[in-house]
Amino acid sequence: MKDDFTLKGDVIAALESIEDSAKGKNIVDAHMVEAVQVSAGVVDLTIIIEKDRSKDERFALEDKIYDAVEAVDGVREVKVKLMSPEAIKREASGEPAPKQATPTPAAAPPAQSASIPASAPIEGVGKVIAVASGKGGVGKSTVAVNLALALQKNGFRVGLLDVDIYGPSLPTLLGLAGRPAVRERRIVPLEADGLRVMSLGFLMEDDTPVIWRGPIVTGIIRQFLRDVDWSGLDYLIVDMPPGTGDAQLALAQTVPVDGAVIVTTPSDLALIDAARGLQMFKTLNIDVIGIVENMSYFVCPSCQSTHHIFGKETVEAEAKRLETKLLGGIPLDMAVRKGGDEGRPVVIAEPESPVTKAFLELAEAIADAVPLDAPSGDDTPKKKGLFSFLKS
Ligand SMILES: Nc1ncnc2c1ncn2[C@@H]1O[C@H](COP(=O)(O)OP(=O)(O)OP(=O)(O)O)[C@@H](O)[C@H]1O
Repeated sequence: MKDDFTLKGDVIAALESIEDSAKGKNIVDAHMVEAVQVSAGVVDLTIIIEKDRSKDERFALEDKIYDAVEAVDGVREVKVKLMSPEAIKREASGEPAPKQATPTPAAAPPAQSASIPASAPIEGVGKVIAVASGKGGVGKSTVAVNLALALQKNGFRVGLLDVDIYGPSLPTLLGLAGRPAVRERRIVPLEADGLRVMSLGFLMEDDTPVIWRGPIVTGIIRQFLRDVDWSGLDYLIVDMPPGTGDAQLALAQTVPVDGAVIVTTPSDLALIDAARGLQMFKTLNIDVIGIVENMSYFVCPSCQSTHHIFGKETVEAEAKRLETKLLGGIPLDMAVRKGGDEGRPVVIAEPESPVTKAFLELAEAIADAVPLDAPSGDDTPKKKGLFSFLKS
């Protein structure tokens, strides 16, 4: 293994290969490298970049730095901090930073919502609903798919966008494969059971998990929201990655989100993370419609008795404590798992089953909480309960 000193030399040599087009020099010669710290393969870089450079320029520079330094033999991890000359001076003099710092979703104080730029709605889409979870593996994607299908079953036009960058699972859950076409410079979503679907999974070469850096995540999500042809939808359901991070922030910055649904199981661990997720959406100024309790209970197929495997009434109590609603409970049911594995969601595969009924009720609660706007020209706002109206 290389010692820190040798590695530092190699890192600086790699930085010398990066050209800053505005200055016409490499970034070392252009005095843009403020600090290089190396410790046991972890490289911490502070790069100076003027405030007036565009976001795209910053992202491009950051990407080039990551690519070059990550390729250096012996580097395990790279952290890049871009700072303006003013911020460097301020830091050196010990002055506090001015108030509107870049928001960090996990720990951002409520006041930061003011620094999120205004976002424009997606043309042709009625409402955007994020399906999120604090913790992985609680059934968020399964709920997103079946919820979308349940909304559709009740007459709405629905799209499903998978931005789960850590493990896009919608292609598997829906049995969908293929590359989306591009028509008139717009990406055309694939279709499954009448849903329009877009997923990062359609664009990945294999199943290798990819660690995407913040700016890349933001870029992908923006493209999926802006460059995909979603026109003519009532609801766009967005399957978020678990946790609190760049994807949530990117979504909030790109389009107005009409509501977020948090999926959890009744276990204490999942609930702690669900509360964190809920808090993050509040920080991002996104209305949390409520919580979905997945794997809520299990009905024994032979004796028909109900078992609350992960706990009983815990989610309802937590929803109350967090001042939100329990939107519904989905039972733990083998048909749900089987449907997911086989690419035939339970709402389609077993339309009369109790679990499908639970998804239809959930869809009703969500459509009631986020009703569509009245068509333009009609001034009377649609009342809550539109779902019941469509069903009647
Ligand atoms: N109500 C349910 N009954 C039975 N199995 C379920 C239920 N909900 C989800 N599952 C199963 O649990 C597993 C995890 O579900 P899913 O992939 O939807 O979770 P997730 O929260 O989206 O995970 P990730 O962290 O990967 O995003 C899948 O095998 C799925 O079929």
